[in-house]
Amino acid sequence: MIKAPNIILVGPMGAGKTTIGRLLSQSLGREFYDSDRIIEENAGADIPWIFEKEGEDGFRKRETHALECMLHNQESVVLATGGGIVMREENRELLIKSDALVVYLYASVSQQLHRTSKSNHRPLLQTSDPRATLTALFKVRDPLYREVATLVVETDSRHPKSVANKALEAIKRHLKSESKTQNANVNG
Ligand SMILES: Nc1ncnc2c1ncn2[C@@H]1O[C@H](COP(=O)(O)OP(=O)(O)OP(=O)(O)O)[C@@H](O)[C@H]1O
Ligand SMILES: O=C(O)C1=C[C@@H](O)[C@@H](O)[C@H](O)C1
Ligand SMILES: [Mg+2]
Repeated sequence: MIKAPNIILVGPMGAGKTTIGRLLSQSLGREFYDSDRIIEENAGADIPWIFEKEGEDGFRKRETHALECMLHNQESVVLATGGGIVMREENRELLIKSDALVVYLYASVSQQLHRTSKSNHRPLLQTSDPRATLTALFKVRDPLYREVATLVVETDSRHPKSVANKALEAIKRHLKSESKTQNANVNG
């Protein structure tokens, strides 16, 4: 039997990857994973601790390992990634070469700022000017999210449930059009 593709969510901090990923997994009846949680479980420590002791580079190595493990998983899952997963070329290649359906959850910098302001668990945002940090990260990362994405879903001014429904519709449409193309190829 052909395995349904993994669904992998990418996008900036505060785009809602964890929130929307969980909702999508419930709708699809699939297991939900979050690379940030996998990294924390494997390390037995939280992300701020990993950044402090191993630096961002140490964290990124752990992130690549978590992504590789998830892509080798036998079951079809929904995976929320960390906002910086696209920073390593190795990760981008893994995402592009996999048969996963990669969804870029787009959020404006203002929304990212608003949604991340209640938590101090993101080491990269512990700066004097988080808006400037998010703006600089977005400039570098937005083209990289687009490079790996199969679909882009806008999340501004939308309730999480509405974003999840919109993503689900886009995923179903994409899978339907892909299966039509495959049938056309098989039938000549
Ligand atoms: N569409 C939305 N509308 C309003 N609030 C949202 C929406 N999506 C997520 N949120 C809220 O924004 C916050 C951040 O969301 P979440 O943790 O899912 O982001 P993330 O993309 O996983 O970030 P990170 O890259 O840091 O893991 C949460 O408090 C969540 O409830
Ligand atoms: O955008 C980023 O680089 C990060 C996002 C979070 O999900 C975590 O992966 C970590 O805080 C780094
Ligand atoms: Mg998250």
